[in-house]
Amino acid sequence: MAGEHRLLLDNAQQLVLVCTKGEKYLLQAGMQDLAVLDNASVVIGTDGCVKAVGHADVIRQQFSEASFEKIIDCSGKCILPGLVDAHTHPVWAGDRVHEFAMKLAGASYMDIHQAGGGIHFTVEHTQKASEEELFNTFKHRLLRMLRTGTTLVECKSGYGLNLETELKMLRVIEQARRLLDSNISSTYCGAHSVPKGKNATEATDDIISNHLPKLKELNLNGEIHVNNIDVFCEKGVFDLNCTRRILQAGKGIGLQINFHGDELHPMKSAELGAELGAQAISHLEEISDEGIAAMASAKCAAVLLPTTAYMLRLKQPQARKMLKEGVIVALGSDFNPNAYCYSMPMVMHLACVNMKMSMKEALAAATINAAYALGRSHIHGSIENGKQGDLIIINSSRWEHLIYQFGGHQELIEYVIVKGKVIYKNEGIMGY
Ligand SMILES: N=CN[C@@H](CCC(=O)O)C(=O)O
Ligand SMILES: [Zn+2]
Repeated sequence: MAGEHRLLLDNAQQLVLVCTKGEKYLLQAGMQDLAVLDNASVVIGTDGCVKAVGHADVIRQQFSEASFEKIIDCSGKCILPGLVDAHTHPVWAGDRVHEFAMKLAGASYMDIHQAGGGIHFTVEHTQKASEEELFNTFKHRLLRMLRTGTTLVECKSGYGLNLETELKMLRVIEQARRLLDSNISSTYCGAHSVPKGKNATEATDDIISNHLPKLKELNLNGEIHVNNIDVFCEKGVFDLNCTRRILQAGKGIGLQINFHGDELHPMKSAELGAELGAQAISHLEEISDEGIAAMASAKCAAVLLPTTAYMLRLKQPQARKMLKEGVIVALGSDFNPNAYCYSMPMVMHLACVNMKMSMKEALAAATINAAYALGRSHIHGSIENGKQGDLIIINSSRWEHLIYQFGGHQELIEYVIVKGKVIYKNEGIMGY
């Protein structure tokens, strides 16, 4: 094939496609049967999309007349799709390292929250911070995520609670969407906590009457691009009725439902999400059997967050039962001041060890299924013709090392590529 192309990744030891038939998600059987090619190459076109994948000799022959802006010799290395982080809270100010010490000394998440710390602490600092300060710290966090292989990330507001600060956070997310290479799915999470001076019903009324109409206006005129609506559905935060009202109103202005449910207490959030047509529900440590069945039949993704259960010493979400019963299982880092981890390789490792997922299941959950949770699996989450050319190259001859080497991704990930452009190259230690 003649012509100019952006990138040739030549002769990888393993090329992990994840899927090959345009699947929008993988269930348990598909996850266990992940598509991997040996001695394979990928071509990315000048539009940033995948033009061809296949065995290295076939691609060489097919593109013998072609020219490439860049060629990377991937001999002895593995290529994987860019990782997808389906749940983060990355825009905030204020340091909560002291709360980690409190938790280690025995305080629970809700003890700290009810004493005015936790989300309240971050809200206070985020309300005071300038848009520029928030953008600069957010940018730094996104770049660190890119270096760990995350090329598509869900980013929530939710440390503003009042309209002014929620919009400030959403503008910061929008600025990053326009200026940086990370692909972003933006989530309005104004119902992350009940603001001081209001009860949950008053906060719900305010969101429905004031926040959502403004969001609709700004989305329509293109000032911001918000994709999802989120609520922290939890005992002592927003109950099932308030959650239902907010999510329905969000859906009414065209947002995908993607919310926090059944984390610390069984709330029947899963049943509610399935009923409302939610795209995804996160956490689910306390999901009921009925909730699992409802999510499976509604094709509502379960975004499991191994860092939270680990940090807060919660019971682990029932990943195995969900997989067995046909739920679409995805993963997220839950990066936030409570769970300070933005590394999806570490998240996958925790999912394998603590939630008993296999490495193939964990990778599918952190690629195609996480992309599905964000409604983006037609563009992201696998290496297939026509999809965006977002990939990582690791310096190992077996892809599983990305999960197996706990914390080793810093050295293993050699390249991160977005739309066929090298965004990060690990140059190693100076002089070696
Ligand atoms: N559970 C609610 N929200 C976050 C925690 C946010 C915070 O503590 O700042 C979570 O997903 O874990
Ligand atoms: Zn969260």
